[in-house]
Amino acid sequence: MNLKIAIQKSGRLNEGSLSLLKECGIKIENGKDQLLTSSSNFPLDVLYLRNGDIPQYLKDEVVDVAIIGENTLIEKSAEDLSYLQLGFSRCRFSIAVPREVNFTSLSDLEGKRIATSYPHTVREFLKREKIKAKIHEISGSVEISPSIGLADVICDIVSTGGTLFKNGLKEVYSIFKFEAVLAVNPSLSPEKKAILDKLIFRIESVLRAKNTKYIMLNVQKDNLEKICSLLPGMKSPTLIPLSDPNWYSLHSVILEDDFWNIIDQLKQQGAEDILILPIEKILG
Ligand SMILES: Nc1ncnc2c1ncn2[C@@H]1O[C@H](COP(=O)(O)OP(=O)(O)OP(=O)(O)O)[C@@H](O)[C@H]1O
Ligand SMILES: O=P(O)(O)OC[C@H]1O[C@H](OP(=O)(O)OP(=O)(O)O)[C@H](O)[C@@H]1O
Ligand SMILES: [Mg+2]
Repeated sequence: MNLKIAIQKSGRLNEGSLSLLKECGIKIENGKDQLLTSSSNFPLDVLYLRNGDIPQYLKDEVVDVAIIGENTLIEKSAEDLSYLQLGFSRCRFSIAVPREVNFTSLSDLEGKRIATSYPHTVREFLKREKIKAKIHEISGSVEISPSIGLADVICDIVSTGGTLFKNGLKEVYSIFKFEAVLAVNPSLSPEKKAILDKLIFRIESVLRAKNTKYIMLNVQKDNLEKICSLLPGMKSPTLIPLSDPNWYSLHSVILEDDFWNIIDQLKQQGAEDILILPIEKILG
């Protein structure tokens, strides 16, 4: 028996989804126009679908898991499904107005026409904020709607802000932050649950490694203690004596963000020849 995973057929999530599965060591033939394939080395069937259809397939148990944007789950009222954040396709769901418009607070939305591809999400937001506005649903190119007189305001996905800028708009309020997630159908058989656990173990190993670096540096005996306290590692740092009895090579792992915070302290405390290397997987 295979676990059925839905991924986007084409579009912004397709590449990230396929490369995550590849990094998990799962081989998939991605024949063009072949909408259902099986992995040759993992019990997984891959269904290539349109994003908007995936939440319903999850609810109907046609697929067991899916790689999808949180925004689509919320829009299709499927946010109750449990999910694991995957760390790619990060974006905001934001309100934007023409650059020359003075927008000071959410109450400025009162009575306005809002263009969006996410009408349910916007409606829920307006309800929560007790704002009355008219929602105009369009399926794409939302940023064009103010300039053609279709709407006063838009509500859409923003990442770099480039599309807003090119269309004379400015982001004035961010409602949500979203990213790609692995959404899971809650009623899996024990056999499928066992496959899912293996898949999640692999995904978590890949994600943990992405944010973590392997650090190697040389340090003199007298400075060892201070350097070790800066680099506690997974258990404790590895120490390898160099042929010069006064020197050691210290190896450890470190979160990339932490590294940039402590680099100056490492140098001050006498760390030399610092090497930072990528880690492919961290098996928990
Ligand atoms: N500019 C962006 N930056 C980062 N992530 C984005 C961006 N735009 C969209 N996304 C994320 O990628 C997902 C897929 O977007 P895409 O535009 O490829 O497909 P779609 O139009 O939502 O769906 P369909 O598969 O039905 O065509 C979105 O649901 C969102 O989670
Ligand atoms: O802030 P940016 O980096 O410019 O990205 C934002 C744009 O990306 C998405 O559209 P997409 O390109 O996916 O087009 P679509 O409307 O055809 O889905 C989104 O709907 C915005 O238009
Ligand atoms: Mg899009």
